[in-house]
Amino acid sequence: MREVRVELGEKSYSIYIGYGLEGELRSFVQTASFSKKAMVVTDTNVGPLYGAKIQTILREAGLEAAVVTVPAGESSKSLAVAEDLYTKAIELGLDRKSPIFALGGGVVGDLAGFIAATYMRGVPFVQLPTSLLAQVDSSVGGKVAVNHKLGKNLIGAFYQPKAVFMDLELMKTLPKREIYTGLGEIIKYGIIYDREFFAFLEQNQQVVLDLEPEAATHMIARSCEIKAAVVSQDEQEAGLRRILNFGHTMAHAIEKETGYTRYNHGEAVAIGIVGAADISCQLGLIAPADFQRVVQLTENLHLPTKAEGCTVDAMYGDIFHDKKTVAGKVNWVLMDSVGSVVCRNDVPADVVKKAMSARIIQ
Ligand SMILES: NC(=O)c1ccc[n+]([C@@H]2O[C@H](COP(=O)([O-])OP(=O)(O)OC[C@H]3O[C@@H](n4cnc5c(N)ncnc54)[C@H](O)[C@@H]3O)[C@@H](O)[C@H]2O)c1
Ligand SMILES: O=C(O)C(=O)C[C@@H](O)[C@H](O)[C@H](O)COP(=O)(O)O
Ligand SMILES: [Zn+2]
Repeated sequence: MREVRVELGEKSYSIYIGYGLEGELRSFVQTASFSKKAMVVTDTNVGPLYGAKIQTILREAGLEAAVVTVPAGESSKSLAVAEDLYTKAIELGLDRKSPIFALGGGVVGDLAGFIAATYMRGVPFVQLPTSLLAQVDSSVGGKVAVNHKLGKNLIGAFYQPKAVFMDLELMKTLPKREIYTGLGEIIKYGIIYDREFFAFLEQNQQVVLDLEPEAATHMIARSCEIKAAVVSQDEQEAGLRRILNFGHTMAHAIEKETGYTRYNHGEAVAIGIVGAADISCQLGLIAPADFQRVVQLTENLHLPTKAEGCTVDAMYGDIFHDKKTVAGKVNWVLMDSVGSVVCRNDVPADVVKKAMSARIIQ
């Protein structure tokens, strides 16, 4: 079992990474000062697989936990579904010390975290991430949100979990496409922070795609270490944390333009990563050979590099709703080598549009 710490003073917490974490979860709950009643939020795919097992572990640890299921998919990250969960929490009699557990992928994590942050102005929150993407990214760092019809994650908060339990056993039921999706965010960490990690992904493609235990443990732990290091320095994205948003300016536009259904988040991020690398190359920040490395790794990890169903004009309009856009200027996170990024808010429109055009299937 590996443990990674997110250091945030009184809000610090541990991420536990390993195969089979029932004992760790039980001991954590037994020593936490929670009320007896709890809610486990899950989705229609994960609930039937793992809901009863988690409920049993929590019961053994002294909690009376109700499992509440939302429809699987991005559409559950909405104020309408959030309202149903508030109703459920009230009906269950949850109080200020009642923990909310997120058992699922990033959709469930972002949604349940948003409920935990706002129900009674904040109740304890525990992440039990079950997708690769949720284990390497969304369950760590405290960004919780729902979507608005005008844009992704526009209603949310920074609200840290009390602990994160990443059981790699759960990856065994994850569809292949969701493994590739998680790899979209994993490539990001190599590009923004760690060129050796990027090279590891290049050199170990098959064991990476197969989630072979040693490779999977390394990928998940290294991703969490990088995310924890960034978040510990800049919890609320005043500066440094923007690097975790590499590739997301175009990704969020693609998700919105395709109705949040055509592409998974990690697939849209993969396309956005290639787009941001293209802008970096056009501006002379990286060499064409580095741009090619990014394209090649993305393709080799079975991720898309172009989107269908989008237009340059619509995508260009969307980027002005990006949370990194301030006073009408888009803060682009761009590469200046493999392993390091810079922020630029003066990228000419023609450069952006050229990069967008290259990412669209006409
Ligand atoms: N808060 C953050 O920092 C952050 C970071 C990255 C992404 N996100 C958000 O996360 C969401 C994407 O997360 P995701 O890719 O996990 O999507 P998801 O939650 O929709 O999960 C993907 C699919 O896999 C299924 N699934 C999950 N675990 C499974 C398992 N163990 N076995 C079988 N099926 C399983 C789910 O039911 C779903 O159908 C997006 O909304 C994105 O915006 C948030
Ligand atoms: O943790 C962060 O910070 C991130 O930006 C991680 C992203 O992978 C994630 O998709 C996040 O939800 C995007 O946040 P947003 O602020 O751009 O909505
Ligand atoms: Zn993301």
